Amino acid sequence: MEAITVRELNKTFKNGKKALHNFNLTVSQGEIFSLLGQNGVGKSTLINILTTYILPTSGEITIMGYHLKNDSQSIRNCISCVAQHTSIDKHMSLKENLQFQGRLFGLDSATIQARSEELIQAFHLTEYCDYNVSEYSGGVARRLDIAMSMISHPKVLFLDEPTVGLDIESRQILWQMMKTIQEKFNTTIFLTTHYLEEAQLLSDTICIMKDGQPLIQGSMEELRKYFSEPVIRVELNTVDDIAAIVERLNAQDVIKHVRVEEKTLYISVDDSSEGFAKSNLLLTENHVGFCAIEIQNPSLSDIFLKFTSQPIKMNL
Ligand SMILES: Nc1ncnc2c1ncn2[C@@H]1O[C@H](COP(=O)(O)OP(=O)(O)OP(=O)(O)O)[C@@H](O)[C@H]1O
Repeated sequence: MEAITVRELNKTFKNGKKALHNFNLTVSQGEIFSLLGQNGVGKSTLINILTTYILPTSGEITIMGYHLKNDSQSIRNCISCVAQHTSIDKHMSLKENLQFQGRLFGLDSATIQARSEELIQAFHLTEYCDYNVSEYSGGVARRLDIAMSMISHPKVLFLDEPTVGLDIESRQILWQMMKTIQEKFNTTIFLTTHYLEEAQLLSDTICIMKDGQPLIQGSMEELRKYFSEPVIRVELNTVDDIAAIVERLNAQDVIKHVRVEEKTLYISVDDSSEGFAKSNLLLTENHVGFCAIEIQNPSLSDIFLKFTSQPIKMNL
Protein backbone atom coordinates (compact mmCIF):
# COMPACT_ATOMS: atom_id res chain seq x y z
CA MET A 1 0.00 0.00 0.00
CA GLU A 2 1.09 3.55 -0.69
CA ALA A 3 1.78 5.80 2.31
CA ILE A 4 1.34 9.06 0.38
CA THR A 5 -0.15 9.86 -3.01
CA VAL A 6 -0.21 13.35 -4.47
CA ARG A 7 -2.05 14.02 -7.73
CA GLU A 8 -2.10 17.27 -9.72
CA LEU A 9 -1.34 19.35 -6.63
CA ASN A 10 -1.24 23.13 -7.04
CA LYS A 11 -0.51 25.83 -4.51
CA THR A 12 -0.75 29.53 -5.25
CA PHE A 13 -0.24 31.91 -2.32
CA LYS A 14 -2.41 34.99 -1.80
CA ASN A 15 0.30 37.22 -3.29
CA GLY A 16 0.01 35.27 -6.56
CA LYS A 17 3.21 33.24 -6.02
CA LYS A 18 2.79 29.74 -7.52
CA ALA A 19 4.78 27.42 -5.26
CA LEU A 20 3.60 24.05 -6.64
CA HIS A 21 2.40 23.22 -10.17
CA ASN A 22 0.57 20.00 -11.07
CA PHE A 23 2.72 18.09 -8.58
CA ASN A 24 2.51 14.26 -8.64
CA LEU A 25 4.24 12.01 -6.14
CA THR A 26 3.97 8.52 -4.64
CA VAL A 27 5.64 7.36 -1.42
CA SER A 28 5.51 3.63 -0.56
CA GLN A 29 4.88 2.39 2.96
CA GLY A 30 7.99 1.79 5.06
CA GLU A 31 10.44 3.61 2.80
CA ILE A 32 12.73 6.56 3.37
CA PHE A 33 11.75 9.11 0.74
CA SER A 34 13.95 12.15 0.17
CA LEU A 35 12.81 15.36 -1.46
CA LEU A 36 15.65 17.41 -2.89
CA GLY A 37 15.71 20.81 -4.51
CA GLN A 38 17.39 24.16 -4.32
CA ASN A 39 16.17 26.89 -1.96
CA GLY A 40 12.69 28.13 -2.73
CA VAL A 41 11.56 25.29 -5.04
CA GLY A 42 8.57 24.48 -2.81
CA LYS A 43 9.74 21.71 -0.45
CA SER A 44 8.43 23.30 2.76
CA THR A 45 5.19 24.29 1.03
CA LEU A 46 4.64 20.63 0.09
CA ILE A 47 5.40 19.45 3.66
CA ASN A 48 3.10 22.12 5.09
CA ILE A 49 0.27 20.87 2.87
CA LEU A 50 0.91 17.16 3.56
CA THR A 51 0.98 17.78 7.32
CA THR A 52 -2.36 19.67 7.02
CA TYR A 53 -0.76 22.94 8.15
CA ILE A 54 -1.84 24.85 5.03
CA LEU A 55 -4.49 24.09 2.40
CA PRO A 56 -3.70 23.28 -1.24
CA THR A 57 -5.25 25.37 -4.01
CA SER A 58 -6.24 22.20 -5.90
CA GLY A 59 -5.28 18.55 -6.21
CA GLU A 60 -5.84 15.16 -4.56
CA ILE A 61 -3.81 13.89 -1.61
CA THR A 62 -4.09 10.67 0.37
CA ILE A 63 -2.00 9.67 3.39
CA MET A 64 -2.33 6.09 4.66
CA GLY A 65 -5.50 5.85 2.59
CA TYR A 66 -7.18 8.91 4.15
CA HIS A 67 -8.18 11.78 1.85
CA LEU A 68 -6.76 15.10 2.96
CA LYS A 69 -9.77 17.00 1.64
CA ASN A 70 -12.37 15.35 3.89
CA ASP A 71 -10.45 13.43 6.56
CA SER A 72 -7.57 15.63 7.69
CA GLN A 73 -8.09 14.65 11.38
CA SER A 74 -7.39 10.96 10.59
CA ILE A 75 -4.24 12.08 8.78
CA ARG A 76 -3.12 14.16 11.79
CA ASN A 77 -3.61 11.08 14.01
CA CYS A 78 -1.21 8.95 11.98
CA ILE A 79 1.58 11.40 11.11
CA SER A 80 4.22 13.35 12.98
CA CYS A 81 6.40 16.21 11.85
CA VAL A 82 9.78 17.55 12.95
CA ALA A 83 10.02 21.09 11.63
CA GLN A 84 13.21 23.07 11.17
CA HIS A 85 12.95 24.64 14.64
CA THR A 86 12.96 22.29 17.65
CA SER A 87 9.80 21.98 19.71
CA ILE A 88 11.56 21.11 22.97
CA ASP A 89 10.55 22.94 26.16
CA LYS A 90 13.87 23.84 27.78
CA HIS A 91 12.27 24.27 31.21
CA MET A 92 11.34 20.57 31.35
CA SER A 93 13.50 17.44 31.59
CA LEU A 94 13.93 14.95 28.75
CA LYS A 95 11.30 12.61 30.23
CA GLU A 96 8.89 15.48 30.94
CA ASN A 97 9.19 16.60 27.30
CA LEU A 98 8.32 13.07 26.14
CA GLN A 99 5.41 12.88 28.61
CA PHE A 100 4.08 16.28 27.52
CA GLN A 101 4.17 15.22 23.88
CA GLY A 102 2.42 11.93 24.75
CA ARG A 103 -0.36 13.81 26.53
CA LEU A 104 -0.80 16.08 23.48
CA PHE A 105 -1.55 12.92 21.51
CA GLY A 106 -4.05 11.79 24.20
CA LEU A 107 -2.04 8.75 25.31
CA ASP A 108 -2.63 7.32 28.81
CA SER A 109 0.12 7.43 31.47
CA ALA A 110 1.09 3.74 31.22
CA THR A 111 1.51 3.97 27.42
CA ILE A 112 3.51 7.19 27.74
CA GLN A 113 5.76 5.58 30.34
CA ALA A 114 6.36 2.44 28.25
CA ARG A 115 6.96 4.33 25.01
CA SER A 116 9.26 6.88 26.67
CA GLU A 117 11.47 4.06 27.96
CA GLU A 118 11.40 2.38 24.55
CA LEU A 119 12.42 5.59 22.74
CA ILE A 120 15.12 6.54 25.25
CA GLN A 121 16.64 3.10 24.77
CA ALA A 122 16.22 2.89 20.98
CA PHE A 123 17.81 6.31 20.46
CA HIS A 124 20.54 5.94 23.12
CA LEU A 125 19.33 8.89 25.19
CA THR A 126 19.70 7.34 28.67
CA GLU A 127 22.85 9.27 29.57
CA TYR A 128 21.11 12.60 28.84
CA CYS A 129 18.14 12.01 31.17
CA ASP A 130 19.96 13.58 34.12
CA TYR A 131 21.21 16.65 32.26
CA ASN A 132 19.39 19.94 31.97
CA VAL A 133 17.73 20.07 28.54
CA SER A 134 18.80 23.71 28.12
CA GLU A 135 22.41 22.51 28.17
CA TYR A 136 21.99 19.99 25.32
CA SER A 137 24.11 20.38 22.18
CA GLY A 138 22.25 20.99 18.92
CA GLY A 139 22.65 17.31 17.97
CA VAL A 140 21.23 15.91 21.23
CA ALA A 141 18.38 18.45 21.20
CA ARG A 142 17.51 17.30 17.67
CA ARG A 143 17.57 13.65 18.80
CA LEU A 144 15.13 14.44 21.61
CA ASP A 145 12.96 16.37 19.16
CA ILE A 146 12.73 13.33 16.86
CA ALA A 147 12.16 10.96 19.82
CA MET A 148 9.25 13.19 20.91
CA SER A 149 7.76 12.97 17.42
CA MET A 150 7.86 9.14 17.70
CA ILE A 151 5.87 8.94 20.96
CA SER A 152 2.62 8.56 19.00
CA HIS A 153 4.12 5.73 16.90
CA PRO A 154 3.30 7.60 13.69
CA LYS A 155 2.84 5.74 10.42
CA VAL A 156 4.51 8.61 8.53
CA LEU A 157 7.20 10.90 9.91
CA PHE A 158 8.03 14.17 8.15
CA LEU A 159 11.55 15.49 8.75
CA ASP A 160 12.21 18.96 7.31
CA GLU A 161 16.00 19.33 7.03
CA PRO A 162 16.64 17.52 10.35
CA THR A 163 20.44 17.62 10.15
CA VAL A 164 20.92 21.22 9.05
CA GLY A 165 23.73 22.98 10.92
CA LEU A 166 24.91 19.84 12.77
CA ASP A 167 28.47 18.50 12.81
CA ILE A 168 29.27 15.27 10.97
CA GLU A 169 29.22 13.10 14.11
CA SER A 170 25.76 14.33 15.12
CA ARG A 171 24.55 13.86 11.56
CA GLN A 172 25.79 10.26 11.52
CA ILE A 173 23.91 9.56 14.77
CA LEU A 174 20.75 11.01 13.23
CA TRP A 175 21.21 8.84 10.11
CA GLN A 176 21.34 5.78 12.38
CA MET A 177 18.26 7.07 14.18
CA MET A 178 16.37 7.33 10.88
CA LYS A 179 17.33 3.75 10.00
CA THR A 180 16.09 2.60 13.44
CA ILE A 181 12.80 4.44 12.88
CA GLN A 182 12.39 2.69 9.54
CA GLU A 183 13.43 -0.79 10.70
CA LYS A 184 12.19 -0.99 14.32
CA PHE A 185 9.04 1.11 14.07
CA ASN A 186 8.26 0.47 10.37
CA THR A 187 7.54 4.18 9.97
CA THR A 188 7.63 5.77 6.52
CA ILE A 189 10.02 8.74 6.52
CA PHE A 190 9.51 11.76 4.28
CA LEU A 191 12.75 13.72 4.42
CA THR A 192 13.87 17.03 2.95
CA THR A 193 17.56 17.76 2.94
CA HIS A 194 20.21 19.82 1.21
CA TYR A 195 22.88 17.20 2.00
CA LEU A 196 23.01 15.02 -1.09
CA GLU A 197 25.25 12.34 0.41
CA GLU A 198 22.70 11.98 3.22
CA ALA A 199 19.90 11.38 0.71
CA GLN A 200 22.08 8.97 -1.26
CA LEU A 201 22.99 6.99 1.86
CA LEU A 202 19.53 6.77 3.42
CA SER A 203 16.88 6.89 0.73
CA ASP A 204 14.92 4.14 -0.93
CA THR A 205 13.41 6.75 -3.24
CA ILE A 206 14.62 10.22 -4.20
CA CYS A 207 12.63 13.00 -5.83
CA ILE A 208 14.45 16.00 -7.28
CA MET A 209 12.21 19.03 -7.72
CA LYS A 210 12.58 22.37 -9.44
CA ASP A 211 10.23 25.36 -9.74
CA GLY A 212 7.38 23.65 -7.90
CA GLN A 213 7.48 20.46 -10.00
CA PRO A 214 9.16 17.07 -9.64
CA LEU A 215 11.85 16.62 -12.29
CA ILE A 216 12.65 12.99 -11.59
CA GLN A 217 11.70 10.36 -9.01
CA GLY A 218 13.16 6.91 -8.42
CA SER A 219 15.72 4.82 -6.59
CA MET A 220 19.38 5.77 -6.77
CA GLU A 221 19.86 3.04 -9.40
CA GLU A 222 16.96 4.34 -11.50
CA LEU A 223 18.28 7.90 -11.29
CA ARG A 224 21.71 6.68 -12.38
CA LYS A 225 20.21 5.06 -15.51
CA TYR A 226 18.96 8.45 -16.63
CA PHE A 227 22.39 9.89 -16.05
CA SER A 228 23.86 7.59 -18.67
CA GLU A 229 27.26 9.15 -18.94
CA PRO A 230 29.92 6.99 -17.30
CA VAL A 231 33.21 8.68 -16.53
CA ILE A 232 36.69 7.15 -16.49
CA ARG A 233 38.88 8.82 -13.86
CA VAL A 234 42.64 8.70 -14.42
CA GLU A 235 45.16 9.91 -11.86
CA LEU A 236 48.33 10.87 -13.81
CA ASN A 237 51.81 10.84 -12.28
CA THR A 238 52.66 14.22 -13.80
CA VAL A 239 51.04 17.11 -15.67
CA ASP A 240 53.83 17.13 -18.29
CA ASP A 241 52.44 16.87 -21.86
CA ILE A 242 48.88 16.78 -20.51
CA ALA A 243 47.53 18.84 -23.44
CA ALA A 244 48.90 16.32 -25.96
CA ILE A 245 47.36 13.40 -24.03
CA VAL A 246 43.98 15.12 -23.89
CA GLU A 247 44.14 15.80 -27.64
CA ARG A 248 44.84 12.10 -28.39
CA LEU A 249 42.04 10.95 -26.09
CA ASN A 250 39.60 13.40 -27.67
CA ALA A 251 40.40 11.99 -31.11
CA GLN A 252 38.92 8.60 -30.08
CA ASP A 253 35.35 7.91 -31.25
CA VAL A 254 34.31 6.29 -27.98
CA ILE A 255 35.37 9.34 -25.94
CA LYS A 256 32.88 12.23 -25.69
CA HIS A 257 35.05 14.76 -23.88
CA VAL A 258 37.87 15.07 -21.37
CA ARG A 259 37.96 17.34 -18.34
CA VAL A 260 41.25 18.06 -16.56
CA GLU A 261 41.58 18.91 -12.86
CA GLU A 262 45.24 19.26 -11.86
CA LYS A 263 46.68 15.74 -12.41
CA THR A 264 43.29 14.04 -12.85
CA LEU A 265 41.51 13.32 -16.13
CA TYR A 266 37.72 12.83 -16.21
CA ILE A 267 36.97 11.08 -19.49
CA SER A 268 33.26 11.01 -20.43
CA VAL A 269 32.32 8.01 -22.54
CA ASP A 270 29.16 6.35 -23.92
CA ASP A 271 30.12 2.81 -22.96
CA SER A 272 32.07 2.34 -19.74
CA SER A 273 33.84 -0.97 -20.65
CA GLU A 274 34.85 0.16 -24.12
CA GLY A 275 35.84 3.62 -22.86
CA PHE A 276 37.90 2.12 -20.06
CA ALA A 277 39.73 -0.29 -22.41
CA LYS A 278 40.43 2.42 -25.03
CA SER A 279 41.67 4.96 -22.47
CA ASN A 280 43.87 2.39 -20.74
CA LEU A 281 45.37 1.22 -24.05
CA LEU A 282 46.03 4.72 -25.36
CA LEU A 283 47.74 5.84 -22.16
CA THR A 284 49.87 2.68 -22.00
CA GLU A 285 50.86 2.80 -25.68
CA ASN A 286 51.92 6.43 -25.29
CA HIS A 287 53.90 5.65 -22.12
CA VAL A 288 51.82 8.01 -20.03
CA GLY A 289 52.45 7.28 -16.33
CA PHE A 290 49.33 6.99 -14.14
CA CYS A 291 48.76 5.61 -10.65
CA ALA A 292 44.99 4.98 -10.82
CA ILE A 293 42.29 4.39 -13.42
CA GLU A 294 38.66 3.59 -12.59
CA ILE A 295 35.10 3.74 -13.91
CA GLN A 296 33.19 6.25 -11.81
CA ASN A 297 29.47 5.95 -11.16
CA PRO A 298 27.72 9.31 -11.01
CA SER A 299 27.09 10.51 -7.47
CA LEU A 300 23.80 12.07 -6.41
CA SER A 301 25.56 15.47 -6.64
CA ASP A 302 26.28 14.84 -10.34
CA ILE A 303 22.67 13.80 -10.95
CA PHE A 304 21.28 16.70 -8.93
CA LEU A 305 23.36 19.29 -10.78
CA LYS A 306 22.51 17.75 -14.14
CA PHE A 307 18.78 17.81 -13.48
CA THR A 308 18.46 21.11 -11.64
CA SER A 309 20.52 23.02 -14.19
CA GLN A 310 18.41 21.90 -17.18
CA PRO A 311 14.75 22.64 -17.97
CA ILE A 312 13.70 18.98 -18.40
CA LYS A 313 10.99 16.75 -16.99
CA MET A 314 11.21 12.98 -16.84
CA ASN A 315 9.10 10.15 -15.51
CA LEU A 316 10.62 6.84 -14.45
N1 LIG B 1 3.23 32.25 2.77
C1 LIG B 1 3.78 32.51 1.59
N2 LIG B 1 3.34 33.53 0.82
C2 LIG B 1 3.89 33.79 -0.38
N3 LIG B 1 4.91 33.08 -0.93
C3 LIG B 1 5.43 32.07 -0.21
C4 LIG B 1 4.88 31.72 1.07
N4 LIG B 1 5.58 30.66 1.54
C5 LIG B 1 6.50 30.36 0.60
N5 LIG B 1 6.40 31.21 -0.45
C6 LIG B 1 7.19 31.18 -1.67
O1 LIG B 1 6.97 29.93 -2.32
C7 LIG B 1 8.18 29.43 -2.89
C8 LIG B 1 8.49 28.07 -2.29
O2 LIG B 1 8.88 28.27 -0.92
P1 LIG B 1 9.27 27.06 0.05
O3 LIG B 1 9.51 27.64 1.40
O4 LIG B 1 8.26 25.98 -0.06
O5 LIG B 1 10.66 26.58 -0.61
P2 LIG B 1 11.72 25.51 -0.06
O6 LIG B 1 12.02 24.62 -1.22
O7 LIG B 1 11.23 24.88 1.18
O8 LIG B 1 12.99 26.41 0.27
P3 LIG B 1 14.13 26.20 1.42
O9 LIG B 1 14.96 25.04 0.98
O10 LIG B 1 14.87 27.50 1.36
O11 LIG B 1 13.44 25.96 2.73
C9 LIG B 1 9.26 30.48 -2.61
O12 LIG B 1 9.34 31.32 -3.74
C10 LIG B 1 8.70 31.24 -1.41
O13 LIG B 1 9.16 32.57 -1.41
